[in-house]
Amino acid sequence: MGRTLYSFTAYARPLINPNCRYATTGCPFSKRQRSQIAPTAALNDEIFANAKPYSEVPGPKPIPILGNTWRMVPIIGQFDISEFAKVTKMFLEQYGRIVRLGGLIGRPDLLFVYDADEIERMYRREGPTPFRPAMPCLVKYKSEVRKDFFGELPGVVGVHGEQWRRFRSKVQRPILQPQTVKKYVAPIELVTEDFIKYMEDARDENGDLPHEFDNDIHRWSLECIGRVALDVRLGCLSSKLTKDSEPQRIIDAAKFALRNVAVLELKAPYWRYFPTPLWTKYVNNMNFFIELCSRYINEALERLKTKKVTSENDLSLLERVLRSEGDPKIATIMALDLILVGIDTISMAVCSILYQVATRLKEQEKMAEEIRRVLPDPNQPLTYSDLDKLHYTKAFVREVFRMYSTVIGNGRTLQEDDVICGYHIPKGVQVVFPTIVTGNMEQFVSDPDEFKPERWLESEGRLHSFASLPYGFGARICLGRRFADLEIQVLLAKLLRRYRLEYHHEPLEYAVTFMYAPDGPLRLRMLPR
Ligand code: HEM
Repeated sequence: MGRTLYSFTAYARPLINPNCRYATTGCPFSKRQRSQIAPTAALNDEIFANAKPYSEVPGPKPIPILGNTWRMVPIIGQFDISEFAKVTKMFLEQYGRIVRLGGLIGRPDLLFVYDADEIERMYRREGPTPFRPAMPCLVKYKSEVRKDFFGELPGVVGVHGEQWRRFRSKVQRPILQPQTVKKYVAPIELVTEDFIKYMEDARDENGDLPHEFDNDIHRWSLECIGRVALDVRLGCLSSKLTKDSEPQRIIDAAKFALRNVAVLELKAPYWRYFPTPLWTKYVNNMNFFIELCSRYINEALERLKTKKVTSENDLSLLERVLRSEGDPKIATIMALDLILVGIDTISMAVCSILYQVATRLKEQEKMAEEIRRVLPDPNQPLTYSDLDKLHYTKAFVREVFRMYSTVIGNGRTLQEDDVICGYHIPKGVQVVFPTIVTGNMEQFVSDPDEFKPERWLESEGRLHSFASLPYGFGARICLGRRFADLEIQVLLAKLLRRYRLEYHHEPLEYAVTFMYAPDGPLRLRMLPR
């Protein structure tokens, strides 16, 4: 559902920085972030005075009247959105490490930056309220259509400035604290066991999973997010759902958002001017999610009134927010935001990871061996410390994110003038950090075409920390990243402990449907070990 969260989402000088390796030995998810503390370069008048003008930034030239927008229009345009990964790479090859896509009707210029040092500098210099351009549909829904509900604290997704900062500061601590996440190992394990049971039952006699298995991954992620954000089991993994049952309606609503948000935002943006039928359906769909979250949060509030609490440790994430804020609206909007971006991202990431697992058998065996070592008894319940020991498995995931960045890029709207790659860039420009390209550039990563999980565990070779940042960076970094890591690790640990995954069909191409993932049926074979 969060597919548009990230908006859109060559070289004159050598970019290899011998000191730009921040990689870790051990968990590539946690330690690497910790090492990222460095002084920021201040921009002074001299730097501005010596900068080249914005008009000289290379890039595709807009045609009079049509601007550059036509290039993005499906069919007549030169750039197909599903080919976005190739287009961003082509920009780099054709124009160099900074590329301006200007003349886009009705929206600010996009500036693609393919220089990890510059990306690092920009992230580190961003102020207390970074602006990530995103989700125009959601912005309109929150700030106009349902302003009555969202009011002055509309959440974090599609919200900026002081409103964003105030809301984020209310929920950030409980969501990102490792001690909160630890409490969800057992609940996510239960959900995942049900999912694996569901997969076992869905296999045919050869062990092949159904063609639409990627839809089933969405059901699992819905079930996970329901457990985290709403304190309930939604029931989405049941195999006998009737058309009108609530879990089926939730699945349908998630699917609707998944398929139509991209259409609304890219192919049919007329809703900006009048309410089209698709827009009306989008609004009703969003209303359904608000109603769902409000109902479960009220139930949680009722339960909390009679719950015996001796320490904060007895409380779930939702209960902590309910207790500390005393306003169920905050908890409802938090849940809504987590649901809005916590289904699509993780589902597409898992599709990509499982496809790589099934097609890289050597690495799969290494993971299976590691998991067997940490979990000698397959029935033994998982602990946080077990997961912490799965170094190679985590490095595998990290390498999938580097090579096939699920979120194609991140971005920031400049809130003040800046000098980037030697050009004076005016405030208001939308800077795009195309992770999908920078994570695969020789300048920043040694042997980038080699799939090598070990690179995250060793200290040799180049690996620039800002070339591949799957969860973004800084004050606006992904709020659900610890849960995303947990869900992925639990799924791999449970699945590979007992099963071997294979893939026996034509290789799948990766394509961008906002997220970057294998395009086509994920026909995996699941065989007992
Ligand atoms: C593998 C899966 C995921 C990936 C790759 C991912 C990636 C990202 C990225 C790149 C951002 C932008 C960060 C920035 O601007 O610096 C983001 C933001 C966000 N993510 Fe995730 N994410 C994932 C899963 C999740 C999940 C499971 C949840 C919810 C439980 C979630 C909740 C959020 C929220 C609420 C934001 C907005 C934060 C803000 O603007 O303050 N994400 N994510």
